[in-house]
Amino acid sequence: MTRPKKSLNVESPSFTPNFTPKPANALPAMVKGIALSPKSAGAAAFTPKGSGTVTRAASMVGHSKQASDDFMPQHFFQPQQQQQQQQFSEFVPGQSFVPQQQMDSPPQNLHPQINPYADPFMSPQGHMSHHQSIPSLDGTQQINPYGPPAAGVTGQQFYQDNNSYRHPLNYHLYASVGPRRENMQPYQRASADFFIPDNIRDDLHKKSEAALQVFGNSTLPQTVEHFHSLVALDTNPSRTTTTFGYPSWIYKATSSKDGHTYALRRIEGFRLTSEQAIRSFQGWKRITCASVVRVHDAFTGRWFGDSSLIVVTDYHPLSRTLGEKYFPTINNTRVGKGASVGSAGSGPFVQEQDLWNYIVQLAGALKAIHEAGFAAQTVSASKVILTAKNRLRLNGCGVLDITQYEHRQAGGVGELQRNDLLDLGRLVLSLAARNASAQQNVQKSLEFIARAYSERFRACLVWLLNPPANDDLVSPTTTSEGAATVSDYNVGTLLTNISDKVISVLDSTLHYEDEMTNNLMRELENGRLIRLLTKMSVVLERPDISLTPTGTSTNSSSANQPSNAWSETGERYYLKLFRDYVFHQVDHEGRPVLNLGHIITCLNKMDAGTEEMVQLMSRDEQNIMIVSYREVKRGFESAWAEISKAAAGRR
Ligand SMILES: Nc1ncnc2c1ncn2[C@@H]1O[C@H](COP(=O)(O)OP(=O)(O)OP(=O)(O)O)[C@@H](O)[C@H]1O
Repeated sequence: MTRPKKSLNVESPSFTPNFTPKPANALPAMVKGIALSPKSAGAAAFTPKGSGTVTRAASMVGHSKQASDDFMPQHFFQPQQQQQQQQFSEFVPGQSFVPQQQMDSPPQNLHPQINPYADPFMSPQGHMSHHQSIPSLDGTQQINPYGPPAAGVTGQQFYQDNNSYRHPLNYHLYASVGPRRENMQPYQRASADFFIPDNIRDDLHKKSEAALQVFGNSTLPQTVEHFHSLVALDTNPSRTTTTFGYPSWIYKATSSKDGHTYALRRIEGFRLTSEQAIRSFQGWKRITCASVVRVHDAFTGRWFGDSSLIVVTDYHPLSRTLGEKYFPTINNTRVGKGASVGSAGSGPFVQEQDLWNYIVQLAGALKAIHEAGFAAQTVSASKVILTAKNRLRLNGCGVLDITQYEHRQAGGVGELQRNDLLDLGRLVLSLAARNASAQQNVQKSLEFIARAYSERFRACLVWLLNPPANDDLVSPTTTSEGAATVSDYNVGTLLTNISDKVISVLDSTLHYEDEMTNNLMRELENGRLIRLLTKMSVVLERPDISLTPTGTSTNSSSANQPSNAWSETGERYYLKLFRDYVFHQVDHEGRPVLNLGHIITCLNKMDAGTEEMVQLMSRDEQNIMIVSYREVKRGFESAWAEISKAAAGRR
């Protein structure tokens, strides 16, 4: 096989880049016989062995030099190494570098409109045809890794049963487990500090996995209207008819209209008698309160073999009802609405602060609903879901407005709205008394909670649990036992009287938002670093891009050969050494040094282009270069710009 003539080899005339430093000692064999000391002539040739490996001098073939201790990180130099260095004249910027003003001027051989930050992956030519094969080194065609799987090839060598293999989400692999170093200085960072906290990442992974979960052999209908991939969310398989007067089921489903996941609540056996019922329901769609599960649509049909009402709402993965959280061992469907099970004090203790938080959130939900002219009617432990820690949402809204439409027309909404407040009082009472049936003996339950909670809290519950029977006026914050007037017994009065609690909930929400923004900032930095790493990977040791601007390869067989620019004589050699310095450091015994702090610091300095100098050494320890991060950055950018230019030339 005839080797193609390279654009730059030892036979080539001297080449002086006008924008990157050209170290005399570091590029010893640019021109045959020039700048090659007798010692370095006998040096081991630099032979890259793929990415990510530190090649020991001893393992190279045909070396005249004895095995050395590999290249050392800067701070690991020992006196004997320093002695060895002194035999070589160090490469010092300013002596052999091209003049500063020349370095500062942009590379003249680059196309002026090339944007080094442009995204070449988005270019039409950047997308290789799926059916295209890549010529391999030996000239034969090899499999395109991005193409469709070829029959009998892809995957089978990795997994015995390729069809049944399922990729689990390996979120556990990211967890940084303790013990952590206690004796760190304030300026020191652990690896976990560079990423969002493990618990948040773990939580988000689990939620996205839950949202994507499907069951292949489900007996549920394939589609319901334009929804498909139904998954049952009910944790209780019994056909209870508690909340809505009909058995109700809830499913996760994907909309074929927008691809989003929704929760479908099915009211089994419901027959729609009045179109008006569905029409009046439309007002629920306009309620966009953060504490109400948003309602999207309602329709009836026979997809399940019976006549069912389907109400479409937002889906909140891995949510739990308050009943499931606080009264898990009992059938909690009527907790807060006349449950008859559970014993006093059997549930977990809930902090008063958390209970105020719940009251504020649910009062906010009721305010939005009441102002829209509706009543929630679902303030019970089975219809309030926790979508995150202490984050409540009122669920099941609007269903009773359809199923009990005629009945509702007779009575006014005001009565139902007052019932919402009473239900709120019952729900909070059951949580505070740690007893699902606390409302059956309100007096005793209030005495019980007076021991653990403040008088203010108890008085608020008293006010909620005493809806007005006449015009006796009692303020919700007064400590006397009694009821408010009809005009005062509303959610507005409640919120006014607990405004200090509303403010403290707002304050903690703002703190939480700050924390989340802070977490996002960490990922922002990681996003920048991954872009930098991507650029480096695209650039480093790339096969020769001998493309003319018109898009025709000058020599197709050279396409997979490493460019001469990366050889010891090439103008990009120091970029490769920089990669070794950042990622492939070894200690004095040749063991890899894994120091994330070093890697991130170097990448940040390179990204910022600081003037700080860095000492790079070839793997055979024959060449040492001292360059600044600024020069390294410029070298990478010009290499990137060249590749961008070649990619743009294919358009
Ligand atoms: N919008 C939703 N998104 C995600 N999960 C939900 C949603 N609504 C309810 N769930 C979950 O579905 C399960 C059943 O909810 P549901 O409202 O049917 O309660 P239930 O206890 O079965 O009450 P009922 O007997 O009245 O049906 C609960 O675990 C709840 O967290």
